[in-house]
Amino acid sequence: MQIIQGTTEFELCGKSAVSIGKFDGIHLGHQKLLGNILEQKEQGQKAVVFTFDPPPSVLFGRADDRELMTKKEKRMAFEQMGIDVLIEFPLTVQTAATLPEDFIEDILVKKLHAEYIAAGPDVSFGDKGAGNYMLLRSMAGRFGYQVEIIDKIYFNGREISSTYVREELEKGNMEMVAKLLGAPYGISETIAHGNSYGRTIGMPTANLLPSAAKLLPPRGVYYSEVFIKERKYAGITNIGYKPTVSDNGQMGVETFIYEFDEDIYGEEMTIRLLSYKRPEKKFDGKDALKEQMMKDIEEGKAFHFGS
Ligand SMILES: Cc1cc2nc3c(=O)[nH]c(=O)nc-3n(C[C@H](O)[C@H](O)[C@H](O)COP(=O)(O)O)c2cc1C
Ligand SMILES: Nc1ncnc2c1ncn2[C@@H]1O[C@H](COP(=O)(O)OP(=O)(O)O)[C@@H](O)[C@H]1O
Repeated sequence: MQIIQGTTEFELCGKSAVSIGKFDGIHLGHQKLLGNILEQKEQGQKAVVFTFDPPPSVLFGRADDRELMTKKEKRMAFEQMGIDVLIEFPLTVQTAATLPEDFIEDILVKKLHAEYIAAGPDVSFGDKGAGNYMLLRSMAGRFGYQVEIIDKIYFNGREISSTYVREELEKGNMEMVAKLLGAPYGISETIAHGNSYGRTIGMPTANLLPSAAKLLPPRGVYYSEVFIKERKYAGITNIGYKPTVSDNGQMGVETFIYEFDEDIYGEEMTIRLLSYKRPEKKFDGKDALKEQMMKDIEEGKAFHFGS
């Protein structure tokens, strides 16, 4: 996958099928949109995802800048789906002020050679976000591209959106999050060193230190699945500050991996959170913590492998 970032000066070779959006979480609605542009590859078009970096809501301070997926996680997901080109278009006060008509002509037509554009009914681009699907349609004849406006998908009577996913994530409802995303909530990072206490009690935990931009569910223990070097394992994960043993307040994600015994410091790891078990607690000393962790790990065994 080609990634175009940090520049507004680019031009693709060949024709493209483009989808514009923020794609936070890449939920089922996003996947439907992306499926449409991926289908166009059979017609010889490149599948192109156009995103703004940072998103307009962040540039204009209307939203917090934490996201369901980090930039790195989105790149990995687009690559896996078969997207050919990802554009992380630098959004500044200047580029955001591009007239919507100029955005279509200069970017979609001249730089991307768009022949097909798929968007949701709420697509928005150009100065004050005034560019919408009607404008895309009205200029289609003149520039010879086709526009497809993709209907929203509903779950339990509510439109699937990043906001819906965030709300369920904040409740720790990982089963629901997985339904909206089409897969469990993932966290991908490099494995870091911790205090090396875990292994002394027979429960080593691989530590991830997610960026402050990554949205996390409530502090607590979760049953999880783990991906390291293309292999999948069962795991149990604690998300939080480890208040029993640490007072630095640093948010961490640490996972005991079942039936595993390797040194994996520095490796890339993805964990997916399947189900919330209990809140993180400050125990009265390490013995009480150890006892609870052993119980958690036993119960996790039953969750993953049956009892
Ligand atoms: C299943 C599980 C549950 C945990 N629950 C808690 C908890 O409730 N409170 C807490 O302070 N730490 C909790 N931890 C984190 C432990 O404190 C941590 O794994 C241990 O101190 C080892 O840390 P290290 O990787 O830095 O050596 C939990 C860890 C695991 C794997
Ligand atoms: N079953 C396992 N689950 C998690 N990590 C394991 C496991 N077996 C070996 N390891 C290794 O042990 C490390 C964690 O040990 P731990 O004592 O908790 O140290 P640290 O505090 O540095 O994370 C992991 O990063 C990994 O390299």
